[in-house]
Amino acid sequence: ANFLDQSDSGKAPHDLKAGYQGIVASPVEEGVLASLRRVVGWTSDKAVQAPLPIDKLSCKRRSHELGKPYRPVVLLSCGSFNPPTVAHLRMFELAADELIKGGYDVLGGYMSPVNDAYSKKGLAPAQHRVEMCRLAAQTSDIAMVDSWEAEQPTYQRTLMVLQRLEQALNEQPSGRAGQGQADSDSGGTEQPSSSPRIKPMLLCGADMVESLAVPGVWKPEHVRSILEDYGVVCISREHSNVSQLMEDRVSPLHEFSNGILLVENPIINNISSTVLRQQLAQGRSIRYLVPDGVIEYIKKHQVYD
Ligand SMILES: Nc1ncnc2c1ncn2[C@@H]1O[C@H](COP(=O)(O)OP(=O)(O)OP(=O)(O)O)[C@@H](O)[C@H]1O
Ligand SMILES: NC(=O)c1ccc[n+]([C@@H]2O[C@H](COP(=O)(O)O)[C@@H](O)[C@H]2O)c1
Repeated sequence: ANFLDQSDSGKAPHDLKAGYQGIVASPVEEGVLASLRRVVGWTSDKAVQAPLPIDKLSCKRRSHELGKPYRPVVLLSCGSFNPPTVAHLRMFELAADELIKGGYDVLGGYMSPVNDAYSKKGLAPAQHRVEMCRLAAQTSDIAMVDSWEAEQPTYQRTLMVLQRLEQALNEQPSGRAGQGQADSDSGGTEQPSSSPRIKPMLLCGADMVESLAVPGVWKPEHVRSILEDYGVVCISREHSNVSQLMEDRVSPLHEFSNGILLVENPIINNISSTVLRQQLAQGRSIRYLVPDGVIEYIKKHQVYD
């Protein structure tokens, strides 16, 4: 079965925001509400704590859908965001539409700018990229910024970022990522004291999904965990063909293809941060390709001068 078919347990909160306003919630609803009220970082000796913004997290499920399995997800987009573009923001819209169609409730999403230690050529300092993402996210109803990855003293692999987010949203990671049980394990039996796990899913462009199959770029056990324990929402991109890789029996994406949700972007675009930086270097306009607030920030702080 495709991961869209997996049935999670639990009943839906009517509206998490309503919950905050004091409407009486069932024990299951209370569990989700309690998870979201906690703004926590991952407690580890080495980790720098970074509060997780939760202001946009909300349950959009309507009362007529109650009774169906409740599958709350949060999207995580990892990348350079150098600078963030409207294409990055569109990914959240496209993914949310597709997941909602598949019966998921998309509570919200996060952009996680990569740590400076990633040392990609031309990478602006994380402090600027985090700030630019915050300005870009102001234009989104879904996206927020998780600065945990950027604030760590060392580079963090994407699986760690997913695990940390899961930890911050729930009590402990599920599946092979932690000691808890996978969210599909309770077979639909309602357990009054437990709440549905909020599942982070990795939101990527097709080029990033293709890189999962490139030997040496990702640890094989990380690819497995990302696809099996979390799942990837893949937005189509020019020059990428993920479905071909999923069909190719020798590709690692074949074995775990159930963990990939392909989303066709009907308005395909070739916006990339690299091309926008090139435009800036030539003194050209990037207006309408990047939110205005980000353009002002770039000018004010001479980020790419
Ligand atoms: N136009 C686009 N269509 C689909 N996915 C995109 C698009 N632009 C970026 N992405 C995706 O957004 C995520 C973060 O992108 P990131 O900032 O690292 O890359 P990028 O825009 O390709 O930047 P760069 O050009 O600097 O490599 C990645 O998963 C990438 O595939
Ligand atoms: N092994 C890994 O976890 C791994 C490998 C390659 C890229 N990534 C992530 O992919 C994102 C995009 O990277 P690129 O900009 O290099 O395509 C970054 O957030 C980076 O951390 C992770």
